[in-house]
Amino acid sequence: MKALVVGKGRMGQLLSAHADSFGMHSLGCCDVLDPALLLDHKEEIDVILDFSHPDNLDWILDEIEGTNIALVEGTTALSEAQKQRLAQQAARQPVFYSANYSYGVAVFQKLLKTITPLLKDGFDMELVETHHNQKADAPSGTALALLEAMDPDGEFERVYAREGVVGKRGKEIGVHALRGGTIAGIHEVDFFGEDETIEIKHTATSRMIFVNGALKAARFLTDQQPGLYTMDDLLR
Ligand SMILES: NC(=O)C1=CN([C@@H]2O[C@H](COP(=O)(O)OP(=O)(O)OC[C@H]3O[C@@H](n4cnc5c(N)ncnc54)[C@H](OP(=O)(O)O)[C@@H]3O)[C@@H](O)[C@H]2O)C=CC1
Ligand SMILES: O=C(O)C1=N[C@H](C(=O)O)C[C@H](O)C1
Repeated sequence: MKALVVGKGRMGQLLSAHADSFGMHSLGCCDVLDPALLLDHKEEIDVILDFSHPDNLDWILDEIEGTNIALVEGTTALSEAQKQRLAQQAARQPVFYSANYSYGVAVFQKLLKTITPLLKDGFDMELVETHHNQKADAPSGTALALLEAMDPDGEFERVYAREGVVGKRGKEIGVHALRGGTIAGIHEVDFFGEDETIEIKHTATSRMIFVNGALKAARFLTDQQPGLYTMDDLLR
């Protein structure tokens, strides 16, 4: 099974280096500014893993149109139009999308879907995410996915950080992004009630949890029909 990685950064290099431990041969890393690997090897690529920048996605989707190449998409801060295009492409070839390929975060998301309906009326909800000082986007893609799990119908206003005389808390979910050092990713959701607090926190101590999850998703796609797959499909 031959894989091509889009993105030559922290994730791209790790994915390419560890592909063989999932029975894949990596052809290497490329991007829209250096497209030779994709253009030269299109006939032999089974799967593309994209962990780069939203500016690469339209190019990737144009190039895989009409081929049998599966796509594992991991880049965050995609536009709504790009997410729709991913879903459309999934009608023609297998596509996997997740803002976070860690198993623990997939379980965290499921847990929030279960407990938020029980807490949302009596508890104030706040979300804090922390990442390394090189991260380009805020809030993180994971934070946005956790918000979606907590409040799929947009019942609560999203309040991004607070400053000034903001007044009493309303029907809102506060969202806060901390940046510093080499933190691989921390996501915490707090439910503040009267005289009690529930805190749920996931800490990534290494990027390998994302790498292993994404490579597992790539291997999973090889046996799949066209469709849009998510981490729910990998939960045991
Ligand atoms: N789904 C998941 O589980 C995870 C997702 N991610 C996401 O993966 C993505 C990459 O993360 P990471 O590897 O840490 O980032 P890096 O900054 O290390 O790498 C980003 C890559 O994208 C390229 N790039 C940057 N800007 C552009 C642009 N405008 N057009 C084309 N290419 C560009 C960079 O090239 P150059 O260096 O030349 O600028 C580099 O190759 C992010 O969106 C991140 O949020 C990260 C971890 C886990
Ligand atoms: O950029 C990162 O580093 C990460 N990005 C993803 C996100 O935006 O949620 C996943 C993980 O938290 C690391």
